[in-house]
Amino acid sequence: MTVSETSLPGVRLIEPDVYTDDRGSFAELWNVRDYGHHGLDVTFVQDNLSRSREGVLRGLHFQNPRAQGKLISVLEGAVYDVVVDVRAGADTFGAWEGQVLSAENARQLYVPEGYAHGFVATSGEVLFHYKCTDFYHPEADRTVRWDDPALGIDWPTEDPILSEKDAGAPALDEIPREALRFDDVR
Ligand SMILES: Cc1cn([C@H]2C[C@H](O)[C@@H](COP(=O)(O)OP(=O)(O)O[C@H]3O[C@H](C)C(=O)[C@H](O)[C@H]3O)O2)c(=O)[nH]c1=O
Repeated sequence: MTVSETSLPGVRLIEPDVYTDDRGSFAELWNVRDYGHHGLDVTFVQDNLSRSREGVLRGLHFQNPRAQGKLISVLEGAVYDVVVDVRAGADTFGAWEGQVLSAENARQLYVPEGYAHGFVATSGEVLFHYKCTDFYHPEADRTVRWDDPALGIDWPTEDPILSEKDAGAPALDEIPREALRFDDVR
């Protein structure tokens, strides 16, 4: 496996070893020993799986308090995955990183606590799996507008399919400062 840093601190792109033969392929999606050797010494407590049709955009979401780190894998289809640094005071506050993740390229993304996250399904039906370092706390669930002009995210779509919650999300500069302080992040 290879693990590479990105432009955002702690956000890592992972390329697991994929073993192919005439039956198909095999890959390990999580291994506490090997991922730990690459600095991903984290404990996951919840796995999520969402299914999205092409054009669906989910995000941008984060939890605070009870911020979640996420290990993302795309099991079917392809997405453009976006992470935004929402840690007040961070040098890269408001900076974003986009990655194409697909069943084909088998790439994973690790998103630490303190980042907003979202993706748009770009090809066919998408099965999106992610492991989380804390439980879902709906009262701590927060959203940032996917098309916040101040973020300038270069999404591959201009007219995504959104949930009501995401369609009404605030811009980053409309979110109270205290909601962007991640004091409980270990
Ligand atoms: C996130 C979550 C949701 N739910 C329930 C709550 C709703 O009844 C239903 C759909 O929730 P929501 O519309 O928030 O799902 P997504 O839009 O896929 O949210 C996710 O989208 C982006 C990509 C993320 O990175 C977040 O982890 C997560 O917020 O599932 C749960 O029961 N447990 C959970 O952990």
